[in-house]
Amino acid sequence: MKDSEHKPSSDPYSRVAVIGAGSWGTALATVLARTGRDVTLWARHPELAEAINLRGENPDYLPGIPLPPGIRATSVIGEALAGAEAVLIVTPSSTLREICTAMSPHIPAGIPVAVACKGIERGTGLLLAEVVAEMLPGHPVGAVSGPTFARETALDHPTAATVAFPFSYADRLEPQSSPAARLAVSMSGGGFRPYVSDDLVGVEVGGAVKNVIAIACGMMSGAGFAENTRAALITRGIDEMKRLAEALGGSRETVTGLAGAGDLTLTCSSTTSRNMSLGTQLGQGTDRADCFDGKPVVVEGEVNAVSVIDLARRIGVPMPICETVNAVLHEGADLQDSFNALWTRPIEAEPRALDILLDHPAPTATLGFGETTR
Ligand SMILES: NC(=O)C1=CN([C@@H]2O[C@H](COP(=O)(O)OP(=O)(O)OC[C@H]3O[C@@H](n4cnc5c(N)ncnc54)[C@H](OP(=O)(O)O)[C@@H]3O)[C@@H](O)[C@H]2O)C=CC1
Ligand SMILES: O=C(CO)COP(=O)(O)O
Repeated sequence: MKDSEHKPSSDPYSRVAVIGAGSWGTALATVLARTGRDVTLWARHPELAEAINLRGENPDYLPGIPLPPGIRATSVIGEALAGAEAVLIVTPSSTLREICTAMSPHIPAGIPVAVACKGIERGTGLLLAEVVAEMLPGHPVGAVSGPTFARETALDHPTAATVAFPFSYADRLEPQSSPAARLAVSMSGGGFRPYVSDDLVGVEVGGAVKNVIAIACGMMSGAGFAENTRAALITRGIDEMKRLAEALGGSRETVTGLAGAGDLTLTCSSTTSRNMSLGTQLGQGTDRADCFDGKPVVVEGEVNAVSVIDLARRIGVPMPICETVNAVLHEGADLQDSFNALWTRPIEAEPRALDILLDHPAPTATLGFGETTR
């Protein structure tokens, strides 16, 4: 046999299953199909799968955006996974275990699985890829994450994201054949530009924490504050991400990349973000039940404020902005009192790594909530 016959493949995956036909699952299916992949898209309800196949668009989640040929929707998970060479899971983070259980009897052995949802599992404190690795042993597990609003991605606006898998010894010898590189190549085309990373922890921490910080930005914006406040929250939010990533074995550099600072900037800058938007409505004084006109909307930062804070407390990582958001959302704390307390903490050094706490009485200023600040 010739040497070349032993070489692991570096070809793009020809057939990919996307599990979850919400806006982001549909957008990712669009990216993959546009670049020539055969895509099966799993929708929970048969009516939606039928509508997608019949109309060539997802009328519930991305109405008005024609889907490229090459996408076939199904509500039968075994059908979606049959023959798949790679799988993307794109359901809300809270449903991940349940989805893995449903996938387990049907997923071909050794097939790489990437999570494209963002969060940390409540209760266990596991990163989502760790949940998948536990539920689907024997599969390479990674993540796709970055600053990627679904609608813009589906419309092929220039968009960049990170594809992260831990690199095995074999992957280091043949990086082109690693699951990260093959999936990146499989998604690359049109306006979609993937980058490859082996720091899965850094990538996942960025995606989980940025949603919580975006709620903080929204709260302050809704309460009448403007650009200075947002820039401060984004910057200090990056610091919180760095500390958590590093404590979990990830790299601080990853946090300054697309899946950290990039996604945080996007999410904190636009009311297209559901997280920012929830914060804004709460900052304006809307009751939680009346936000989004009372409609159920996936707001990962709301669910994940609890899991981020549980994990951070357990491993001793200070995350004061996330603590504030969690206190307001889940512990009945008053929004204005909580942000006053956040802003008047004792003065610290920047960067926090210096661990200097000035021996100076905490400032006593009261933030001007309700005043016209724009
Ligand atoms: N939208 C975006 O721009 C981006 C989203 N993400 C992430 O993608 C993930 C999915 O979000 P997104 O697509 O936006 O959500 P959407 O609100 O667009 O859609 C929600 C999806 O979740 C499904 N769903 C709800 N409950 C369950 C359940 N119990 N079991 C299985 N499926 C369920 C819905 O199915 P059904 O229709 O049957 O209710 C639907 O497919 C989130 O983690 C989000 O943070 C990441 C990057 C960008
Ligand atoms: O993750 C996202 C963009 O990268 C989507 O953000 P929202 O869930 O806040 O809408």
